[in-house]
Amino acid sequence: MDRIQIRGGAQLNGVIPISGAKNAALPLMIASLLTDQTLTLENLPRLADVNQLARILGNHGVDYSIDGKRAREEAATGQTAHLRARTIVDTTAPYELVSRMRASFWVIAPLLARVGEARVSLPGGCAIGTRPVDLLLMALEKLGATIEIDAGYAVARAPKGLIGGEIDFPKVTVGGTHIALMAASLAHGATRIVNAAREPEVVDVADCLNKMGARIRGAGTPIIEVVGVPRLNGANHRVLPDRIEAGTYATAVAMTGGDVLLEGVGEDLLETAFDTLEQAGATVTSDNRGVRVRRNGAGIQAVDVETAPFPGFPTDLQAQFMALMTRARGTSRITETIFENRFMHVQELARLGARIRLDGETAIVEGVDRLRGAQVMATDLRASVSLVIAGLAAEGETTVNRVYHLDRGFERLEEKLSACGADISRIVG
Ligand SMILES: CC(=O)N[C@H]1[C@@H](OP(=O)(O)OP(=O)(O)OC[C@H]2O[C@@H](n3ccc(=O)[nH]c3=O)[C@H](O)[C@@H]2O)O[C@H](CO)[C@@H](O)[C@@H]1O
Ligand SMILES: C=C(OP(=O)(O)O)C(=O)O
Repeated sequence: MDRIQIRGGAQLNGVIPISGAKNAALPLMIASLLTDQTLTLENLPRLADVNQLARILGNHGVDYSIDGKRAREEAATGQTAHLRARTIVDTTAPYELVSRMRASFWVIAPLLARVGEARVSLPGGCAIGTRPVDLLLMALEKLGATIEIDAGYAVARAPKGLIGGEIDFPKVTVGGTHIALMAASLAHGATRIVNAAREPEVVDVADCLNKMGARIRGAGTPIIEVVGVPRLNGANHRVLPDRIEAGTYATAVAMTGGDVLLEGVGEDLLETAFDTLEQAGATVTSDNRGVRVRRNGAGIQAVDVETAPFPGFPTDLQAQFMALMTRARGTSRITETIFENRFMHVQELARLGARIRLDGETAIVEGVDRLRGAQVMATDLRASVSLVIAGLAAEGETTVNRVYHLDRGFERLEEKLSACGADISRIVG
């Protein structure tokens, strides 16, 4: 298993190109199941999750091909993939595939909408919480599907097609909003999605569906209206930049000090997180090339944060921000309101000398003068990268084990950081 080795202490200076967003790429790829024509996705990140989803979609009948590009060109522009599901050859998404990646459960919506049935393994819990799918199934039922749970599978049927309706989510759910959009796009009649997720990735999916011929209005607001159409076409769509990747590197710069341009991302994608980093002592400015993050001289200030759906502080940056707060002057309170168990990084940060106490859904982080390198490992994606951020500021050597979590969501992480001066490398093994 690969490991990442870091020798802490270097500042970060330079340019980091921001890749396409994992959390937009995955639902966009799944949307290819809605049409028998080709969906072309540009700026697709090169990630383990993207490869795994391509395999899952292949099982349903999607032909998946990637344009050959030179490595340098691909690093700058991402991959271009063509996805075509001429026919759906299998409506079952088996346990072995779905259990490895939660978002693959979302295939249930386009399969149901296009061919009237789907049998998809329940994804189960994961390291950050139980993550039920009750609201996703509720949304499909509101559009006329019947759902039963059989031997660990959600079996959804709508033999006469889905029918538009009102889906009122009692809680904001990103996945629920994605699948409601996909299902409603091919339903008979109009659908209103109330308390919809407003995440930029939802807007990106809605934009792509509209290019495919869907009639969606209001994405990015709490109420989305969809008028169903009989069929969707192919389209060409560029995946939006990864705001979580950008926020992660911004936090790393706040941690080490230095001056980095996050190329290709806009401040609007991440206002709350950038504001929070400014309160912590970083300077954030933007121009037409991207967002520039600097911290010179001044120490890190303690700031309290509470995660919330967009436009609030993202749960996917909570671990990284906690790593930053381990070196702050004073005590910060970090409250996780989205996932009940997203504190797996706490005990690992402690190995590096962090002082963190848990009180229910709040972590109380008492800043320390120094962290010291150690062997660490994490059980989820963002927790792993929080350990990289801590390692960049720790004295001596830090080894992050179980790098496959990082490879799910960060493209060429060690290359991007070492190009800015970090002493970081991958040990393949
Ligand atoms: C691939 C992808 O885009 N993943 C993101 C997506 O996950 P995902 O779409 O799985 O997260 P949701 O927004 O659905 O989850 C939000 C909350 O709703 C709960 N819930 C959700 C569905 C349901 O049927 N019942 C239910 O109770 C969840 O347990 C959680 O407490 O949004 C999360 C919240 O921003 C991010 O952390 C993930 O990175
Ligand atoms: C939790 C995440 O992803 P997923 O929903 O795919 O597990 C994430 O991207 O931080």
